[in-house]
Amino acid sequence: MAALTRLLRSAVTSGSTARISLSTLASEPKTGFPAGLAARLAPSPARKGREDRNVQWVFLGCPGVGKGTYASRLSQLLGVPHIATGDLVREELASSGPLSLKLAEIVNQGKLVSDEIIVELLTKRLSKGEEKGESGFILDGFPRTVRQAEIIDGVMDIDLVVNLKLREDVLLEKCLGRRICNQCGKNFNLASIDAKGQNGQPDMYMPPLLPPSQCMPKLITRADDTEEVVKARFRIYNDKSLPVEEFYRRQGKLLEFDLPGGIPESWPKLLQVLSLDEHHEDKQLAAA
Ligand SMILES: Nc1ncnc2c1ncn2[C@@H]1O[C@H](COP(=O)(O)OP(=O)(O)O)[C@@H](O)[C@H]1O
Repeated sequence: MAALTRLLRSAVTSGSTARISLSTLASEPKTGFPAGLAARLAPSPARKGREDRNVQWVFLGCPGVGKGTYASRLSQLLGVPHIATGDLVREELASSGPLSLKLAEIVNQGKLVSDEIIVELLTKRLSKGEEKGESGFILDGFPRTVRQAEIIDGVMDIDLVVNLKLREDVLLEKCLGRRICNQCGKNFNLASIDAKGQNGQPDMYMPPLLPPSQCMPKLITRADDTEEVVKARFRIYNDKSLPVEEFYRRQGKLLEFDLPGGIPESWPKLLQVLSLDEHHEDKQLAAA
């Protein structure tokens, strides 16, 4: 992974057009790569054969679909890091300084952070992992633009892209029900979803994911989980991130997964479509 992080870093830092400045914080429509990004993207020596490394997967899906939940469960099962670019952005936000203030403005309006900033944050995270001997990853919330997909396509092999899908009315309820414990940092969901089936689809029931009693008084809501901002994020997803689905569909890497309900129903089905159900049973037996 060393060569990979070097290449990603050179992709974002070379050339004045790609250098990070406050003016490049927000994502702007771009045509093609800036010269600094494109020029360095030669095939990477980090493209190890699939058998020499752990899985390199991507999770796509609208805000609130559960990318974090399922990516994190799979990362534990497969022994690979779960890297969520939203978490990396929030860590940066929690630090003080002009960058964090500007980032807060972008994130709180539901807009995307610029590709340069996101690739830089991801590169830093991959370098840290590399120092600790990490191999493989499950990326959550990246890539979110075709340009981001093209950047990683130039330097690393993505084996599989899991596209999680849910009805938009359910997604909205889930986003509005999200809570984080400001002490332990875990995510919960207070929404109790009982949605009538549409277009021949069955009814959908999702129980809330309630916190333990000690977390209850410490729950906070993300500033970007208000109805207005969530709807803006859905529009941005449809505009910027749906084309990413198409990018991977054309490469034959996209696995579409319609969530049938809450975690108890969806998790075993997801393991089944990923052919991981036996792996899961083996781990449970080993743990018994
Ligand atoms: N790959 C990315 N590209 C641009 N901005 C990103 C990316 N990942 C995260 N962000 C920023 O962080 C915010 C939170 O991301 P995330 O936690 O993944 O939220 P969501 O619940 O919308 O999937 C996004 O709205 C966006 O501002």
